[in-house]
Amino acid sequence: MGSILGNNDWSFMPLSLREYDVSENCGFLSDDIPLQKLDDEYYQPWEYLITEFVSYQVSGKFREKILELPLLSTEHLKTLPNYKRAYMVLAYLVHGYVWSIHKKPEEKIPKCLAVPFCQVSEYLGLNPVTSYASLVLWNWKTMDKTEDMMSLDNLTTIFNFTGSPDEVWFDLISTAIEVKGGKVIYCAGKIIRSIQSNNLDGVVEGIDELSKGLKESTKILTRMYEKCDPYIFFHKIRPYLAGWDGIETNGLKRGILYEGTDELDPEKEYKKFVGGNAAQSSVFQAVDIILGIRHYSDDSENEQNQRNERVKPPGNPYLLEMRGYMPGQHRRFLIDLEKVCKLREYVLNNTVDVSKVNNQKFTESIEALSISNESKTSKGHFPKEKQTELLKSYNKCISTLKTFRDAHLVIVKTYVVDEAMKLRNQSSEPSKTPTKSESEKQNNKDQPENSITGTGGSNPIVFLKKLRDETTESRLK
Ligand code: HEM
Repeated sequence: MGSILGNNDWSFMPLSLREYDVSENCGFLSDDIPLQKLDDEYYQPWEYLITEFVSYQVSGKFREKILELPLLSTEHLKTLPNYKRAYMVLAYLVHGYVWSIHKKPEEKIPKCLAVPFCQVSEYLGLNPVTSYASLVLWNWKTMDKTEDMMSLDNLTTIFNFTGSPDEVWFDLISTAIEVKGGKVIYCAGKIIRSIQSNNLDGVVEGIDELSKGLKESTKILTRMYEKCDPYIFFHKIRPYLAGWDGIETNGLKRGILYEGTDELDPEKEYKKFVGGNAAQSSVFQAVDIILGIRHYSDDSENEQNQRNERVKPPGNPYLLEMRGYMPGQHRRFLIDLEKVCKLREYVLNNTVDVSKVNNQKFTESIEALSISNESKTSKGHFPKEKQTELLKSYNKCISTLKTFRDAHLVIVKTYVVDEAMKLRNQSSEPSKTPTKSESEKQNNKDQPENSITGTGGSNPIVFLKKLRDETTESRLK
C-alpha cells in the first residue's frame, strides 16, 4: 500500500515502524494486505475447513471434521503474513470447535489444532485463543479499487463465525477505526519530534490532528447500530468470541486442555485465556500513552496509594493484561512509546502562566511545576497566548477521547447489558423450545445488573466508567 502521510523519521524509537509491524497509513493493521490463502498447498486441509466453516457448523458435523484433520507441521509457513493467516485460520477453527453451535462447550482441543495453534501463537507473541488480531487486524480485505480504499464501505472481512452481515459489520467497525490508527501513529511521531525540537506549534498541530482522528473514530463507532443488531450480537456472535477465563458459568471451569502440548501434570495442562475483544486494540492504549492519561487499579485502597506514586499508563491491571493478547511487535511498540512520549510533561512545563498545574490529583504536576519554575528562569518560556493554545489543544484532545469512551459505554449498555437483562427477565417465563441459551438463561436468572460480565470477564460498565472518568480527570485546569 502506498504511503499517504509520508515516511517520517522514527529514529527516536529503538526499532523502525516496519519492525513493530505498524505504519503511519493504517496503524496496527500494518501496510500489508492480509493473505487470502496460505501460500503452501500443504495447508489445504485447514483452508478447506475454514471455507466450509458455517456449513459444517449448521450441519452439526464441525467437530467430526476437525477430528479428521491431519497434524500439520508449521515449518512451511515461511513469512510473517503466512503466520498471521495461519493464526487466524486456527483461531476460527479452535473457537468453532470449542463453542460449536447447539452443543455443549468442549474443554479439550485436539492435537491436530492445539499443537500448530500454540506454535503459531508463540511465534507471533500471542496467546493461543481468538484475539482482536484474528477478528480485526488480520481479517480484512478491500473490495473495489476506489480512491478511498480503506473506507468502511469498501472493506469486508475474510472470515466470520456466523455468516451473518451483522458479524461482518461488527468486525468492520473496528477495522475502520483501526485505519484511523494510522493517524494516531503519525501524530505520535509529529508530537515527539516537535517536543524534541521545542516546536510548540508543531506539538499543537500534532495534538489537533489527533483530536480530528479521534472524532472520526467516534463517528465510525456510532455506525455500529446501522447494521449490527444487538440481539444477534449478544446471542449469535458473542458466544463464539468467548475465551476460557472468567466465564465459569459456561461450563469451562478449569479452562481448556491443549492436547499434545504439555506432558506434565494433567491438572496443570488446563489453560485459561480471555476471549477476543477490542480492549486488545493497541490504538487506544497508544492514545492514552501519547496524552499521558493514567489508569489505576480497580481496588480502591490500592488506587489511593497508586495515585500517590508515579504509575505509568495504562496502570490498570486489566488493560495491562490485554497487552498479552496483542501481537508481540505491537506490545513492544507500546512499551517503547511510553519511554519516549513526554507530551503531558511538556504541557505542564509550558503552561505554567495559564494553568493551575498544582492540581493535587497528580503528583507529577507538582514535580513538573518545580521543573518548569527552574526552566522559566534558565530557558525562558512561551508567550501566554501560545501557552493557552497548547493547554486548550491538549484538553480538547482529552475531551475528544472522553467522548469516544462515552459513545462506547452506550454501545456496551445496548449490546451487552440490555440484552443480558432481557435474557434474565425471560428466564422467569416458561419456555417452549429448549435451545442452547437455556443454560445461559438459568445462569443469568439470579444475576443483578452489575454482575454482568464483558467478553473479557470483567464487569464492563463499572470498569469502562472508571476509565472514562480517569480520562476526564486528566484534563489540566
Ligand atoms: C458491539 C460492540 C462492542 C461491544 C459490545 C464492546 C464491549 C466492550 C466491553 C464489554 C469492554 C470491557 C472489557 C471487556 O470486558 O472485554 C470493552 C472495552 C473496550 N472496547 Fe469495546 N465493545 C464494542 C465495540 C468496540 C469498538 C468498535 C471499539 C474500537 C475499535 C472498542 C474499543 C474498546 C476499548 C479500547 C476497550 C478498552 C477500554 C478503553 O480503553 O476504554 N469497542 N468493549
